[in-house]
Amino acid sequence: MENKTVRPIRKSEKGVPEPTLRRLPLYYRLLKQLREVGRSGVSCTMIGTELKLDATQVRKDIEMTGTVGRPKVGYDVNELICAIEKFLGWDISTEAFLVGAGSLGEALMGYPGFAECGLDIVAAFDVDPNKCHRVIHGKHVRHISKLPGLMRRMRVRFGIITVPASEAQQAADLLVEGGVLAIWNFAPAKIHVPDRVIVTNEDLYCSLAVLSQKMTRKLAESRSKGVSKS
Ligand SMILES: NC(=O)c1ccc[n+]([C@@H]2O[C@H](COP(=O)([O-])OP(=O)(O)OC[C@H]3O[C@@H](n4cnc5c(N)ncnc54)[C@H](O)[C@@H]3O)[C@@H](O)[C@H]2O)c1
Repeated sequence: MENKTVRPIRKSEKGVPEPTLRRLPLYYRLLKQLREVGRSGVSCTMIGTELKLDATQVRKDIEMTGTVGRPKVGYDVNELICAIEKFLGWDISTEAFLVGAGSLGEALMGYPGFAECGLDIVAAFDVDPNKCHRVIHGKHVRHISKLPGLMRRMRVRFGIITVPASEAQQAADLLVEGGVLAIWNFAPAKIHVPDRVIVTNEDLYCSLAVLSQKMTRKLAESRSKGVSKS
């Protein structure tokens, strides 16, 4: 893996629908599982069946990566894994700074799965003097005041926010001062950044809302079936 902190922007990524970008990691994970069990080829139908997705949608998503399957043969598993890695920029290492070395921050720092996606959290920052100067999962925790200068010096362009919601804007401002290009925000707060900065908000409430609503509907359905039977 090449060690660069800034991903090159690929022309083909422009205008890729977000749902496609969200499905590609699902294909990637499945393909890796298939490779582990020794499978060398795969079709859209098989991927679609495994992931409960429409095969045509799968083909369209995969086409976005520039990979075209062979009729009646499908795709070479290894080639498709490489194509998805390259398309998502996971084939190169991206260094990241994390702000807020609390429960979630520590968990993210210790998560080995990020290496697979090329994400490398190289340092964390916190305001708590008891946390500063500690080493967590091999990463140094520094005082937040050091962030902008160090970020510029190390040319780190990716920031992760895991501070309380009330502190999220301050964390974002310091990342912007350090020249951040992309922020992964786990705090349930809207942050305001210049247009050049990309932000993804990871909001558990939204996923939970989808799950709870589906569960409520299912329960209502089974209740009404029970009523109509009796
Ligand atoms: N813990 C979870 O499972 C979880 C899940 C989803 C989202 N979140 C969100 O992630 C954020 C962190 O949650 P947590 O449970 O890790 O909280 P936490 O209290 O354990 O950790 C927050 C850390 O941020 C530090 N901090 C506070 N203000 C700061 C500032 N201005 N600059 C730098 N560091 C600062 C604190 O000292 C602390 O170490 C919250 O916004 C929470 O809503 C948490």
